[in-house]
Amino acid sequence: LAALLALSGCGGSSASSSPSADNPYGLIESGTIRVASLGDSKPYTFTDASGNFTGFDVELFKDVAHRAGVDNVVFTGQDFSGLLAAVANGQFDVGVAAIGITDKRKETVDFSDGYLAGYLTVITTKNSGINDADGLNGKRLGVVQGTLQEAYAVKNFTSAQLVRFPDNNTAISAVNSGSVDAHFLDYEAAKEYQEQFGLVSAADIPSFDAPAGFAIAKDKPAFKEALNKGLAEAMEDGTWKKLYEKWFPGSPMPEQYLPKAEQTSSP
Ligand SMILES: NC(=O)CC[C@H](NC[C@@]1(O)OC[C@@H](O)[C@@H](O)[C@@H]1O)C(=O)O
Repeated sequence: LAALLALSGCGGSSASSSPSADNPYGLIESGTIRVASLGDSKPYTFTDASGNFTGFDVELFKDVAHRAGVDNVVFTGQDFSGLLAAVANGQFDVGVAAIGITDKRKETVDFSDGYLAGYLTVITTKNSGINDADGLNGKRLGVVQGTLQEAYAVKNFTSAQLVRFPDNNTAISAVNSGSVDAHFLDYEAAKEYQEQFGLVSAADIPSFDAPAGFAIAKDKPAFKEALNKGLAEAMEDGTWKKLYEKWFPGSPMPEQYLPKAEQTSSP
């Protein structure tokens, strides 16, 4: 009966599956990867006009999943604050959303190798008078709950009044309506919102010590290994570079993810 239930895909709750011979990656449903992602972090992960998930992280993950032998990849939008817990408790097989790898987060989930290192950016309206981090003193600063931006702001922007939002869209609406003075988000997403709403950048904080990785539940070594192998292949054959140029045109290209032959020998 259990086999029939498993085959029918309605094998009861979505408790995370443990790896087995016919499901080596321990997927909720063998042959399908269920991904928790975000709809409003363009160009990393976002939903296009037809509601399909796309962006750098989405396309890179689908390429890596293909190399791991899985082409049925289903994306679902989540609030960032609940995303890692949803992966840890087996509601999703993986989290893909420019998620920085940190020791704190490794208490909840495991991560693939890093695949993108960049900046955290404060954006604001043109006439806000906020031109750098010090300009945030006494101001209302938006952060998305659970992000590195929140953790960084709590520690470093102690004179700003933090306002927590579930996602970037609500935070940007608050900037545009004047209910917060600035928002703190990822560099490339900030660029998109600057173009869309005529906002300006006030500060770029490097986050190279927390490169983005694919978040998976712990104790899935075969899944983690397959993702890392696929990532390494995608970097070595230039797929990573092609996607980076497609989604982040004009941005400085971090060297560590390029084909070995294109990496200038480190000093
Ligand atoms: N999608 C989100 O809102 C994630 C926000 C935030 N991203 C940080 C980050 O992973 O973004 C991609 C790269 O720039 C990484 O260096 C950076 O730590 C975080 O992990 O908390």
